[in-house]
Amino acid sequence: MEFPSRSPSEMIAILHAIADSMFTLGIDLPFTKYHKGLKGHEEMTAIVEESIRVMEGHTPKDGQPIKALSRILDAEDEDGNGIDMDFIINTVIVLLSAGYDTVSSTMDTIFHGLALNPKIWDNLRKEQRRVMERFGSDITREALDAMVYAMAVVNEGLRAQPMVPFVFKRAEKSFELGGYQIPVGMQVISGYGFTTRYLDGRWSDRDEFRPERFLEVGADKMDSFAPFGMGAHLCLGKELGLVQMLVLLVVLARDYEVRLQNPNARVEMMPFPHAEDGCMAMVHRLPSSRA
Ligand code: HEM
Repeated sequence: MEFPSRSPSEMIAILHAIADSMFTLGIDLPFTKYHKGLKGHEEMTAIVEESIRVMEGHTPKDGQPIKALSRILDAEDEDGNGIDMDFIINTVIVLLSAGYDTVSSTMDTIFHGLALNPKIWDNLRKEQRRVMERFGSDITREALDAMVYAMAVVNEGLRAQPMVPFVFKRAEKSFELGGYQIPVGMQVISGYGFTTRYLDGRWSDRDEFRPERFLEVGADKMDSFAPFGMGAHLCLGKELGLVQMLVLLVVLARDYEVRLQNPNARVEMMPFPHAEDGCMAMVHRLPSSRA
């Protein structure tokens, strides 16, 4: 199968243009982020459309894994109607956008926190040695479940800089909340990011990157910790995102160390974590792990 050829950096540039346009005023002029976001969306639509055409002409051989996209293309309701092509294209773009910047920016927060706190990296490496002694070097489900400290590091990254500060909803029925009447149809903002980062008094050291807080009783079970939202629209990619972050973190922890490239570079965390010199942290392969 020949998919449209775009390098990873070209794809990332398009996804960034789309993400950067999300919190803008919607003014469509050639120099605005909004305009660049629209162009990015057009370009992504063309790439996805072309990929779908390639997949439609492809008959999977016996035993080949069925791709998620083929399933969507073949899906029919009880009357034999397929899914509208515009809907499929937009769904693919939403999944790419929702899944890319959230995960990569949370990893930026994590690596920056680790570069500032070498002790945490040491603890991660020690845990990996214990896990490998028990399960070998393959990253299986059982091995992942045993990586309690690494999971606490991922949770701390999600807490320290929540990637989705808030989402807009509309009340489907009237209700009362904390003494306020919310009428049907009113726009409601769910501030998951704020509750995750700020709202719990037990997290008084909230500006510190301290994974240990998640090893203390039930910290990740608190309602205020909701980096993936909650309820009917809980993040669809929650499990995928968690596994991606955990696997990347522990693979690097086994053979690499993490350092700040320029300890004096200013780091801004809003709207996405970014360093003045463009580098949140550097990972270096440890001499002992080189073949
Ligand atoms: C660090 C990683 C991620 C974070 C922090 C995150 C966070 C969120 C949040 C807060 C919401 C809104 C939930 C709500 O409206 O109540 C959401 C929705 C969503 N996310 Fe994620 N997400 C992440 C990764 C992903 C990935 C990897 C994918 C897919 C590949 C994904 C796909 C979606 C989709 C499709 C929705 C809309 C769900 C719906 O409206 O029913 N997300 N995410």
